[in-house]
Amino acid sequence: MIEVIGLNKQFSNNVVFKNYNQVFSDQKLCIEAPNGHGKTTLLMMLAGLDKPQSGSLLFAGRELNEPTKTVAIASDRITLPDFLTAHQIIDLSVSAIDCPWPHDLVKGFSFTAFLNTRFDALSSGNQKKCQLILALMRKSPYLLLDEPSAALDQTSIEHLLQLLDVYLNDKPNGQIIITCHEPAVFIEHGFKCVSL
Ligand SMILES: Nc1ncnc2c1ncn2[C@@H]1O[C@H](COP(=O)(O)OP(=O)(O)OP(=O)(O)O)[C@@H](O)[C@H]1O
Repeated sequence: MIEVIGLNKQFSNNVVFKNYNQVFSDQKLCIEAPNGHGKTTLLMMLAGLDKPQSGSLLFAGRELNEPTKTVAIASDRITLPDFLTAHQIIDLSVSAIDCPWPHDLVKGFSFTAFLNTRFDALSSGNQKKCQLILALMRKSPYLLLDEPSAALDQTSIEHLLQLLDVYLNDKPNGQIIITCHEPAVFIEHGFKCVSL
């Protein structure tokens, strides 16, 4: 369970969260809100990649000292070293977190042919696949996916849904939180929608 308590976040004069409180208790959740309401910003803070001005973010009742060890995120907001190839970027992550090379994910997303393409030369759908591979390979108990189906082709969306169907099987206390403007397919796969 993730609890957000008294969250305040603003970018200069733009107040995005003002004393925001929320409990995310379902294991598979889809956060819905109009553009610009702070979905990505919230995911970035939950992943420890952005800081609130004040407030608490509790995972199973406690704050995380090192969120990147238990929370994996895929988001366009995260800037990758786009002068590297996808293969090189995946290599860097594999070394950093000491996990096996994600052969099955690469094959499952039909990404093999694009491994030697520089990230900045990948199509938006293939950039999204690379982000998803980088997040999914961590096998973290908390998985945050920011608009995971955006730009993906139908076959890849179906593959993603199959992966998410079983993702939590070995993570009884885990959670998957996504943001999505077209949640119908995720609802069919057990996601519960919650407004921001
Ligand atoms: N790094 C930043 N610097 C300044 N303002 C930012 C920054 N990141 C986000 N914002 C602002 O914070 C607000 C929330 O943005 P955010 O991207 O979190 O919304 P969102 O709900 O994810 O939107 P969308 O549905 O369009 O993806 C917006 O007003 C945005 O302009």
